[in-house]
Amino acid sequence: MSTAAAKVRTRVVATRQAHEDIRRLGGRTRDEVGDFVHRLRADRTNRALRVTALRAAGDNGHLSLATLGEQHMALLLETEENRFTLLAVREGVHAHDELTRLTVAINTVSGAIEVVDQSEVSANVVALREQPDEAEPFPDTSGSAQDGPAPAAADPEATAQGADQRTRSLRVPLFRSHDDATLIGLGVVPSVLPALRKVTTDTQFAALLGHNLPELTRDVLLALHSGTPQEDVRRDITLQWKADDTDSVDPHDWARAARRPVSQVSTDDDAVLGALGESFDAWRLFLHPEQRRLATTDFKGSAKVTGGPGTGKTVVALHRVRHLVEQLPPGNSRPVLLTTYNTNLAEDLRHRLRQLGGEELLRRVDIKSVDRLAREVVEQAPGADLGRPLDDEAAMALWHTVIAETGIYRWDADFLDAEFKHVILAQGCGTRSLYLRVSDRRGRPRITRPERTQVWDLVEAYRAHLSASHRTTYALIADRAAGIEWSHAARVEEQARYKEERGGTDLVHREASRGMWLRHRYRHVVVDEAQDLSASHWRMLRAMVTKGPNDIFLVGDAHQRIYAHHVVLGRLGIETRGRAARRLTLNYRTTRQILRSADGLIAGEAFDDLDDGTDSLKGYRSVLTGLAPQFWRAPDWQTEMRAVAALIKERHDRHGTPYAAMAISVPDGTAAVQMAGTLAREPFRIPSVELTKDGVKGDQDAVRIGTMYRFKGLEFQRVFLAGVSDGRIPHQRIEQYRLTSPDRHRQEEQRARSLVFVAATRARDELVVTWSGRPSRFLPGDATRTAHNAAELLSPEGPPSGSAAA
Ligand SMILES: Nc1ncnc2c1ncn2[C@@H]1O[C@H](COP(=O)(O)OP(=O)(O)OP(=O)(O)O)[C@@H](O)[C@H]1O
Repeated sequence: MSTAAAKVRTRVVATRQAHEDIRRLGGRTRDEVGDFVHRLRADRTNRALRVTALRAAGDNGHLSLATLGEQHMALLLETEENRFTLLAVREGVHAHDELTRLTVAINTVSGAIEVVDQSEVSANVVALREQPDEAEPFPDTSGSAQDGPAPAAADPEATAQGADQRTRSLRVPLFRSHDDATLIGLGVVPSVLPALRKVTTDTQFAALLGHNLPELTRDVLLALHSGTPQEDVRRDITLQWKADDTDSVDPHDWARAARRPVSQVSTDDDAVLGALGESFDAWRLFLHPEQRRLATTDFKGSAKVTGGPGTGKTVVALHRVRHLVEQLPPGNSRPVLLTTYNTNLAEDLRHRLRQLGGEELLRRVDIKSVDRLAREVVEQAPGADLGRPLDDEAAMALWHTVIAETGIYRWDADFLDAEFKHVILAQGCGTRSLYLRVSDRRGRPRITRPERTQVWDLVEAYRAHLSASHRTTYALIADRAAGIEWSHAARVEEQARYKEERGGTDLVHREASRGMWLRHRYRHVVVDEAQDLSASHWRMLRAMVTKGPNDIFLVGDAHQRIYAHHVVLGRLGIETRGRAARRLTLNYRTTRQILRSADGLIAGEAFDDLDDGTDSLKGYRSVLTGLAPQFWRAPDWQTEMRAVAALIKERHDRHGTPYAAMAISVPDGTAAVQMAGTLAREPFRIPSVELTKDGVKGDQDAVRIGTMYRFKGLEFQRVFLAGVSDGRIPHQRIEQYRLTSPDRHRQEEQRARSLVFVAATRARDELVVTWSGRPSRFLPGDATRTAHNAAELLSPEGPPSGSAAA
């Protein structure tokens, strides 16, 4: 450091738009920006940095241009105390001109610093002015879900009508009913308005959104375009973005704007370098204001975050963990538990938490699946004699044995297993008489008292088999763990009372005599995929943490429930009322087109909010746009599998998609083996790996294949849902209940729909749905009409036009 100025710590942060620039430019951009940021922080007076002043910004800021390496330039804002904000990055010979003409302003709603290239945006929109909409990227919600490849044979009359409508729409600005003041008041950046006023077609609107616009502008415009009333947009979007630190944003105070979380994103500028250095995931730095609030708010007790797929619930949970750890006194223990449904997801959480806060953060957090946690609790208990747990298949086989031995054929294994888990264990029915009296059968079909007597006999036989063979099940382990933790919690509370009464005398002695520390296991518990935890899991978690501020923070989505555990958290001692129960609605993963098809899968079903209330996907939206899902029909399963292989090979060879970024869901284990075989054979020779409960072994570049259950919580660039045929999805066995047990039929149907919904919403860029024979009745009505013929894919001429990936 050569001067006094250089001794003041230089802070460099980047806006979301600058990050998006870097992501879009790809290649060497990241390295050049990273190198520049590094050198700027080390010594801002270094002349080799090639920073030139551009103009003043408001009362207390300066804009400069910086040359980065050989090919890039950046626009920088400098404010007091040596703080630099990276606003935009451009590449190539026009970089200087492009950056100089950017409009830079403080958004008067959010207080964020935003940039727009007015002339580029206008030029692109005007260029499309006289062209009619061909792709219809924003069909109305009642229309076809298909806006990708056109169906093979179009109806000439319909086409003529469509063209006519489109020609008419050319002359009418899409946003004519919203005046400038209203749009600005809702948060739209003013500099985009001249271009917006020229938008008369959906294609132009899509082109406008193709620019790296500020997130708030994009969100407001999409909502208005889809017909959301202004008041709803104001309430659901604008208010969420309102600057926290003031009632009215001063558009000249650039120093303050640069300090706001919405502008500078992370409070730690190392994070900027970290993000540039490693994988480039925006979620580590940029939280939506609502996500940020949830991650950092102090709650009086527990808090619950619900929201559709891809709304960043896991991201919030991870940031929450970091926030909780930051509040801890120094130490070496792990007082924060981060838990989820299975090992695979727990590993994913560990990986993402490491990305967020490195090993230092991981050191204070216990990360494991609920079943592993339950097992450890039981194993550590004095006199534990656990028995080896049966896997799900073996547990089911045991029910078959019990049915055959008792000769009671009235109930099938699925029913008995569910009754045992979701009623008997969930309600803590230790005796026949308790079971006979249970009134809360949420999510379960009704059965009479004599029928329950019969079920109880079967359950007793099942348990007898388990103990005779010294085996157990995961559900029983969780139940036992909950019991152990409850008695432990009772002792902790008893001690606390004693301490209060006696003022602490004799306490050390009492603790020592019990041979254990009398305190709760954790200070904070954070739960992901909450919708699939059982009542026993919740009882265990409730007892593991001291009741009080920020004790349990859970995120989940009943629309994605696939294990049929319907719990009412309030009745399990986890109260999340008022502001402690929040919903996220903005999807960051899936394009609008895919989302719309996926939503159709569960439309009309009723869902709970993990409590006594109901939940819906109201307001659920995505700011990403792309191709509509593709549908492929095949005459038989063999052709279907080969068609999937051909599509995957094409995506890999022509579009450069790594195999590991693609996943195929299949209806069952047998289909998984068959699919892997087809992929491996000539002419495809595609590597694949099975998605198991524990994830995939190794990190080889191989296509992931698994049943829909295995897709939970994950995401892939391209998802192929194979075998979506009548009788396979939903499985035809549920038809037997249609007349005999309508309740059960409805529940099985809902679960099957949720399963497809989960699998479909794992797709980031592309969703391909295939079937053989008749399509599943879950698919939209027009799937058959718009489907491509899979057999054509395998013809020597190659795939028909329109099958190409994005
Ligand atoms: N604020 C954000 N900015 C950018 N990307 C985000 C943001 N929040 C979430 N994402 C991205 O959105 C995707 C979905 O996030 P996440 O997995 O947290 O969602 P989720 O609600 O837990 O999803 P699901 O319920 O479907 O498992 C991820 O790719 C994540 O990186």
